[in-house]
Amino acid sequence: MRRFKSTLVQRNHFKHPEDDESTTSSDADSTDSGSDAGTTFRCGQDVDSRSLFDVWSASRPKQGGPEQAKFFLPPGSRRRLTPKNIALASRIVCSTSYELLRLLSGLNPIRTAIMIFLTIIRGLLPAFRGYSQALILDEVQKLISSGDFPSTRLGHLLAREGFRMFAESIFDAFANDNESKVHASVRFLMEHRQLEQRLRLDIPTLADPAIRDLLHESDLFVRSFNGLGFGFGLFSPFDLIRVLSSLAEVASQLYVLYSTTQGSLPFLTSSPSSPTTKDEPNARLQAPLLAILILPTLFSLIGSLLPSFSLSLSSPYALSSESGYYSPSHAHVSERAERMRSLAHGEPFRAEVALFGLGPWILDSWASARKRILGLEEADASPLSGILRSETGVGSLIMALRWLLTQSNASEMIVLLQNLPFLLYASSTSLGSLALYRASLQSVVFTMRSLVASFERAFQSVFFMGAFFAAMMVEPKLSPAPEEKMDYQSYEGGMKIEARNISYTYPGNSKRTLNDVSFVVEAGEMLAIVGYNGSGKSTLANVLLRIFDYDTSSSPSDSEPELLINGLPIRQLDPSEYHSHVTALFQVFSKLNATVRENVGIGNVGDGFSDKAVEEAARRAGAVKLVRGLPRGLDTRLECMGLGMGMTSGMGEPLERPGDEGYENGMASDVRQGLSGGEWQRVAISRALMRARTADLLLLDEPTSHLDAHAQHNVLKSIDHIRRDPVTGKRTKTVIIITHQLSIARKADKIAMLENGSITEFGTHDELLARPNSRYGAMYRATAC
Ligand SMILES: Nc1ncnc2c1ncn2[C@@H]1O[C@H](COP(=O)(O)OP(=O)(O)OP(=O)(O)O)[C@@H](O)[C@H]1O
Repeated sequence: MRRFKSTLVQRNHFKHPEDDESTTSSDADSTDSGSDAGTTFRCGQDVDSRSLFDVWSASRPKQGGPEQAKFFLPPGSRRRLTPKNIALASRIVCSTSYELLRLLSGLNPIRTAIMIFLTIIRGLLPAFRGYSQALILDEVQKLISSGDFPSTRLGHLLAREGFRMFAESIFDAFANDNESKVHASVRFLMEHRQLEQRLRLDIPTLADPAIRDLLHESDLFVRSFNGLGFGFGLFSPFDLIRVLSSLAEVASQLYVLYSTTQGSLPFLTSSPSSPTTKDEPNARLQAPLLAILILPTLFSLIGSLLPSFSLSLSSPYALSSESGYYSPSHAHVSERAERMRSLAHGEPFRAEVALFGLGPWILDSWASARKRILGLEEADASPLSGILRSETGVGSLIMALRWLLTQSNASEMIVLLQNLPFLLYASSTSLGSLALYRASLQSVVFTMRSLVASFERAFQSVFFMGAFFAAMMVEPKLSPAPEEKMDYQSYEGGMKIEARNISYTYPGNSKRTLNDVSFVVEAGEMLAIVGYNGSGKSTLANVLLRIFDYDTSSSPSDSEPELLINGLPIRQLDPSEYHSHVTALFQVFSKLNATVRENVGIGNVGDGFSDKAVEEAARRAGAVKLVRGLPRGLDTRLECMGLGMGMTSGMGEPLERPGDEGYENGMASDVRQGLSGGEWQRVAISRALMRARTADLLLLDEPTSHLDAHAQHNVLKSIDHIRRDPVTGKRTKTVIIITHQLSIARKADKIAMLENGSITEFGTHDELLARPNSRYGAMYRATAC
């Protein structure tokens, strides 16, 4: 499989085929006949993520409401069993099955092969079990009628049955152990792949709604491997292997059924007491009688197909009654329930939940969404009301029909009919034959019904599998194509930044947040970016840090936008290489519910969280006294909310570090400490300064907003110290500082005044003050008063 070329990704965001105006409904329909929206591929051919993505997208066309209110089938939605979707599913299977096999067998091919073999054997065992028990029953029947006790043959049969049970339990133990090992390793591999890809993808890629939906369905595929998948309606390729066992079971039981009626099974062919000689039954009866065997399965197959029709006949907003898969509105409602749940659980929201009295609102919103999902919303209404309502009447009737069909197997008449082949054809009426016949019959019926259900689940999961493989091939939008990539070039004295006509529009917004921004910062200079709230300062910082990509489309000035770092276009630099030469403090920084060492050390994990590196960073940020005052120094666990749990970063377990003193006997220490806003800011500055030695650019967004005057002075002194060579005193780093404190800005070499996303004034403090009607001057005088 080929990965999506990043050039393509940069210029063409992932688009749903229907987003493209050139894609008409007939294009979408053409997927039925083999040519996919935009791309064609054949089974077994090397496939790229674009075509796989297009096939996956085509399975979730827009629907619901009038044209403008239409929405894409939400992620996790149930795909209808239509000819178009069947064609799409078969394409996904064709293009991904080889990769899937490689993935599943990759970790331990021998164990996987053994697992497949044992699964098939497992399907054959019930037939042997039934046969062995039937022999015992026959022998008992013979003994009762003859009174010929004791029987050595019965002793042999019982001993054989005991041995069979023993062997089967050993077989089961071995097969289960092997299977759980294969499961665990594949689960690990899938989760690892998923996590690896998540971490590779950058913010612009993750902000793409199509990619978000793709990752959501990919996540469902990965979750199907967790062993609980089946219960949630998810079907993993492992469940598909179990289908092999079911097929083997059906085949072996059908053979037993046939042999029982033909009397061809050894030792069961004749009844010892009263063998009955049957006339040769009418040959024309054979076919209909055998059809009776599969009648319930046919009914159940038809029944299981009905909900998809009922959904299309009733309201498009109706929730699916099927477990696990969402109808379109189901997914929306489920998202609302999930949002309310995280509001209730999330510690960061706790203060506002309490202050604004949000408890009842959260609970009511969650309850109404959850009731819809669970189908409890009309619990108070009469059971007939749904059927009588005109818009859902047809759907309800079809649901009733479905129930009748799927329950047909329990019908006594069908059970009686199923006995006819035995009564008409069997050459023996022995108890063992009858018991074997009944057991095999039931096994065939139930296994075939479960195969039908498996087919439906497998059909849905094929789309999740397509999403997984398409998601694994998505390239981060910010990564340059290999042929365009350039190596970062160091400049003496820091980093030179040249921005020409840079604009930025947030995804989904029509208005630009940055407009035609142009400026130059020479290596070693300090630039202060100032401006009113919402003027775009933090957005500009994210563009300069290559967290966001500037707009490619022509800027308002119609000049080609360009952002050069040390003379090289930023788009041609590998983001991770570029990031290794910069360090930053974000305006909203992460507060980890972890030790001080971890909170600071993540600024440069390469330093291994060592005392020396962390203490040095804390010293530069003026946080040494703070750390020394904590109960366990660097190993004090910090508390974000003062509630003893939760963390604002969304990170789970604390970082592990061998010999971490914050842990006792593998358990997190109970000594926890809350910090004030200013103290947290010093921790965050320490984190940013962990990389200060190697970085060419220091970008600090509001670094002193929470600091007292003394701390502000120290931090600024420290920054000035860091940016100079300790021996020569020459500048070695460029500094960009975003601040509302103009007393700080005036110390910078250059000041950029940002208003409504545009730089309106640029120069030194004195130059700007000297300008007539200077906006910066007005702001400075206002704050100085
Ligand atoms: N995630 C986002 N999605 C869409 N629009 C956004 C997003 N973040 C910011 N904006 C828009 O960009 C504008 C500029 O935001 P930005 O954070 O860059 O301002 P700022 O100058 O740093 O403000 P402040 O001084 O308050 O920190 C905002 O007014 C908002 O309209």
